Amino acid sequence: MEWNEKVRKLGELLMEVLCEGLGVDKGKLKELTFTEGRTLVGHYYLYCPQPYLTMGIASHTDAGVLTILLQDRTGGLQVKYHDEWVAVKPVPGALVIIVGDLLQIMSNHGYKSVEHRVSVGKFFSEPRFSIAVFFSTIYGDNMYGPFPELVSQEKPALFTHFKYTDYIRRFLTKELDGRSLANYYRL
Ligand SMILES: O=C(O)CCC(=O)C(=O)O
Ligand SMILES: [Fe+2]
Repeated sequence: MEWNEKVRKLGELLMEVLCEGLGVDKGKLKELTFTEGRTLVGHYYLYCPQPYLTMGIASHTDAGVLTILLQDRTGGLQVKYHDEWVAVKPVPGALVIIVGDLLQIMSNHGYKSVEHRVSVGKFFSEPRFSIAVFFSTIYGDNMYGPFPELVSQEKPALFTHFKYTDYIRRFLTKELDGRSLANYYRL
């Protein structure tokens, strides 16, 4: 419960900063309920005695606005940067913040979701544990798309609007193929 409240507060602060970075009202993401639509997922990656046969989590981008991730000291999380996989080394007491596809879309590509994966097998001889909190909306029937403030003649909308439930259904039924969900909604 305490973790839930602390993560909510951190999520709210991050959203304010991200809104300021975009030049939109700092309460905008909160107003759209993105601090309330939280899902907590615990991952437990078993140690595999044949490491070359295991992965962890295949390459993907997260669908929501952002993800706050706590990883243990095992490591294995990697992000794609300029077509190369870069290790996100565990730092004691640090959290990993991941920008999701929905933020990429609403920011009209102001922020870009990050491709990431977990590669445990090759490196480690013990299980790995992580806790992710995904931030998304609680209003599935609402329409989402680029913020109108970020669309102009000079910077046209790069994505269409869509109903959130359709969007998330697409995410849950597609393979983890590394492709951002934002690609489906490009104009
Ligand atoms: O276990 C991790 O470090 C990452 C998990 C993840 O990427 C996810 O749940 O979307
Ligand atoms: Fe993820």
